[in-house]
Amino acid sequence: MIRFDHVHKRFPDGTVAVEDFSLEVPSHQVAVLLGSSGCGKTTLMRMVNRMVDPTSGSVWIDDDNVADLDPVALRRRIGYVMQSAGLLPHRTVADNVATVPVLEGSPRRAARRRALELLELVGLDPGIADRYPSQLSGGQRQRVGVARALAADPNILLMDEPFGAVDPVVRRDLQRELQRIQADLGKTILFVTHDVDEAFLLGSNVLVLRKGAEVAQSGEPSQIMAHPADDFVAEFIGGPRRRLHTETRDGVQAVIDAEGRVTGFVDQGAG
Ligand SMILES: Nc1ncnc2c1ncn2[C@@H]1O[C@H](COP(=O)(O)OP(=O)(O)OP(=O)(O)O)[C@@H](O)[C@H]1O
Repeated sequence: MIRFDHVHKRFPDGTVAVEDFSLEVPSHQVAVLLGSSGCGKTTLMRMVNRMVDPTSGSVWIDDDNVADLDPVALRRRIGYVMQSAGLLPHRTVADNVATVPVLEGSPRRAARRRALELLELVGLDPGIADRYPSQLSGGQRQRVGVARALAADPNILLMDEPFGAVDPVVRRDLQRELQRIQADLGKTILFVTHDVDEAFLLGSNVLVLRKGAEVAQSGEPSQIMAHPADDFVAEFIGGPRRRLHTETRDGVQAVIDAEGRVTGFVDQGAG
């Protein structure tokens, strides 16, 4: 469980990135922070692993206030996937994936074996293990980024626009892969995106944010689509333009666009 309790963040230059934000992400669920650039999504996410400390308020992981935890140890137990994948360029794929387990004292041979398993889990051919990041496609790099985030078997995954830099087709593949992995592993995931379809596809709980991380609306995707709280939300999710709605198809709730195409499925929650 991740809990934000009335967090506020003012940076030293006076910028207030987060006014007053509270949220509980239950274990094994995916919460998505959805909002346009600069609304404070990344700042919120970084409070969880103490890359940013709130000016006031607190962030909790289960019964621990993260302010009481050592930041380095905390970061090792939380998976973090960034938009750029953030791989070390002079290390092979396998070494990138195995970084944290090796730092944690795992013998190299075991760490490599685990890295190969993780490459398979994220849909990569383990044959690329000895390549360098520059020898991969953007989509492959993002998959390696996900594998690396999973390497220490964290309960929590922070994903900051992880699929933002790849083309739409690869992005769909990566989203599906994440859904499959999540169905298997049931991590507690905080996911940041400005892509409405991605948010509705992946989130059990979606928070539409305005500037200052003010929550314009939160809830299940189907609720937000069916009943946008106000004009801001309606415009942001493009409801009127795309006329997104939900329908039950083959027993699952699907997101349908104006042309009747299925653009995604409403996550039923991993339980
Ligand atoms: N270190 C910092 N010092 C000063 N202001 C900052 C700092 N980091 C972020 N900000 C400001 O805080 C606000 C929120 O930034 P944040 O990166 O959290 O937004 P975001 O919603 O993640 O945006 P994006 O999608 O563009 O990454 C912005 O106005 C940003 O300029």
